[in-house]
Amino acid sequence: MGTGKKEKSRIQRQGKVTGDPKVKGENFYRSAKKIKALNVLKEGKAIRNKEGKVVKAASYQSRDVPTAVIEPNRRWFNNTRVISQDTLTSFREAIAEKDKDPYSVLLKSNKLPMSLIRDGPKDALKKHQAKMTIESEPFSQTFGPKAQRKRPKLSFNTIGDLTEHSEKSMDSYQARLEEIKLLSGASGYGGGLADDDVQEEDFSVATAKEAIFTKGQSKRIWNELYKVIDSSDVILHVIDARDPLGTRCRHVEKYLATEAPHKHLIFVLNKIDLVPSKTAAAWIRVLQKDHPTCAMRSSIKNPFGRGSLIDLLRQFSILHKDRKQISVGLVGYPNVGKSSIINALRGKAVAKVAPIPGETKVWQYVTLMRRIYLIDCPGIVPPNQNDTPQDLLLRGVVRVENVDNPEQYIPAVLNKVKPHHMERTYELKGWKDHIHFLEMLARKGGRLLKGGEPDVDGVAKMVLNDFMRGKIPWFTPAPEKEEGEADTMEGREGRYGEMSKKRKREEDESAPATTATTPASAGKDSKEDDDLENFAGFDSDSDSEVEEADEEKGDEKSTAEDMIPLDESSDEEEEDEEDGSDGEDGEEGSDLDIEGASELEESESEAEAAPAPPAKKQRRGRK
Ligand SMILES: Nc1nc2c(ncn2[C@@H]2O[C@H](COP(=O)(O)OP(=O)(O)OP(=O)(O)O)[C@@H](O)[C@H]2O)c(=O)[nH]1
Repeated sequence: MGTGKKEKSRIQRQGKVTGDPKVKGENFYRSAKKIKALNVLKEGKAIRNKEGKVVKAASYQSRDVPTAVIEPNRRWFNNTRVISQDTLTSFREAIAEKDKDPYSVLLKSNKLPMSLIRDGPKDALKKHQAKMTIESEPFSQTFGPKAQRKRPKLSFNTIGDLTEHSEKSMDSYQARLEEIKLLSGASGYGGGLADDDVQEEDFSVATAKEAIFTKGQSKRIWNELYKVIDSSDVILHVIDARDPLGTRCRHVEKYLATEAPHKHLIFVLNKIDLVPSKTAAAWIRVLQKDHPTCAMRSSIKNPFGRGSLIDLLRQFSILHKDRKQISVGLVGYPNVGKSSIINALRGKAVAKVAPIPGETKVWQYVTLMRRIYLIDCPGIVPPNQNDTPQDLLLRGVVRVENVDNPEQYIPAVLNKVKPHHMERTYELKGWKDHIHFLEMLARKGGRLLKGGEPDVDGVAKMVLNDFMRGKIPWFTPAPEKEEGEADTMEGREGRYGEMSKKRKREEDESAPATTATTPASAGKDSKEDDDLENFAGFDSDSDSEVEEADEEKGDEKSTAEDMIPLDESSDEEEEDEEDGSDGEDGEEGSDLDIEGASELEESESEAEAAPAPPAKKQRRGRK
């Protein structure tokens, strides 16, 4: 409150204020800064002597730390844990075991001391040693003017040791290459490659490949893959049952293990109708050591493994209850049947399917049910120096019509396919070599060029197409069974890849009374192991059905319209979908307890009988 002119004009304006002039709600206390300034004034100045030197500093100038005692509090020690070495070891082993088991999921792993398993004691020691090396040789001693460079630590003391080591590593590299070749079926049925051939291949230097053999390796395709991986919670890695090792992308597996270990990877062994049950079972056994494996036959009308896969995805969606929805990405080599699996799961043609590789160009979203979205990815081919054009072609990565001199790949086809299957498919006999075979086939089919010359190129392309599309029976035999392994797909309580009950029954009826009913033993009375004639799936019906699906692609104009953006799925539809497959039993556990839920196969048959999801308003897919 003042006096003067200003106050008068204020009183005129606001009227006379009586009592406390402080306005409510306004901060009229002194600030800390102001208090400090006032204290400086209040506590006086420094005392100086005659010369003007400070004899006693003012309190605000003092540098003495005031004596204070911090009150001890037992909460300081609350987070400390003491654990004995034995307990730590057993804890580490228990978690490592769980972590390794592909059929169990570690929830909230970021709350567990995962570094205890990931960096084992040996890694920790190595890290420590590396650190110590730097510490024991500081920069100044190593590079500075006073450098006392220590002798480098070499694993070899003499040049002889180095030579011996490089020879040894070359030997082991060759052995590994040979093993891979054998496993990927290069030895084939037609007598296998001659030893010289194998040797030649091993020592061959990688040459530049034709442009068409780099399909699926472009930056654009890999960007699509990483987009799919980034957006997915569950990755379905689709593998062709005829060549599981060839179509397995270890690069993707490694990437997921290192960069995104929280994403769930599942193998889907597709096209099992094209291999004998025994072989499919054996491959499932091999694959499920690393990740959960499902077997599929992707057909819209008569799928196999659909119910199991849907149930598995439901379990994952329950596992991630906190999310609004989970996305499931399908990745794998071109033409392995990713889009066909989406169609089989949806029960109608929503994604474009074609018997040629590279049909899917960009990633696309499809709604499976309200809480589960599927993402189709273009086929990818991990670049590998050891993959020859022939390997890539036979894996179905390349469009046959673009291949030059297709007849050069026919020996490899004849090598992979049993001669009697070739004879039976083309009703031909007694060819001397691949050119003779092609000429005989051209003459038989009347495929002649001008002047009556057989159209070897055209026929070779036809044979290659037949090989890839499953008209010629072939498959890669599974590695030998290890001792103590179950002989059936029921290795894990018959969960994944188990034969449908209907098919089992059919086999039971057709088999002699003594024949076991399991898929693997279904072929036990056969004379030759892994013979295609002994499996139920390879019949003309199954082929024609898949072809029918191929033919349907002509009617699939609605493909793009069937892609639904994330926020467009209606609740109504979801309810219908949920009712559609009756797999509720397996959903109770919060984690993926594969061993405990034996209802998958039952729910599969129920899911098979379920009506296809109703048509709904569809929009252009998210790209
Ligand atoms: N016999 C058989 N054929 C199948 C199966 N699944 C897919 N196919 C056929 O395999 C071919 C390729 O199928 P797609 O679904 O187009 O394969 P994709 O992996 O999406 O191929 P890209 O578009 O190149 O990535 C088609 O001719 C399908 O009919 C199956 O389970 N059994």
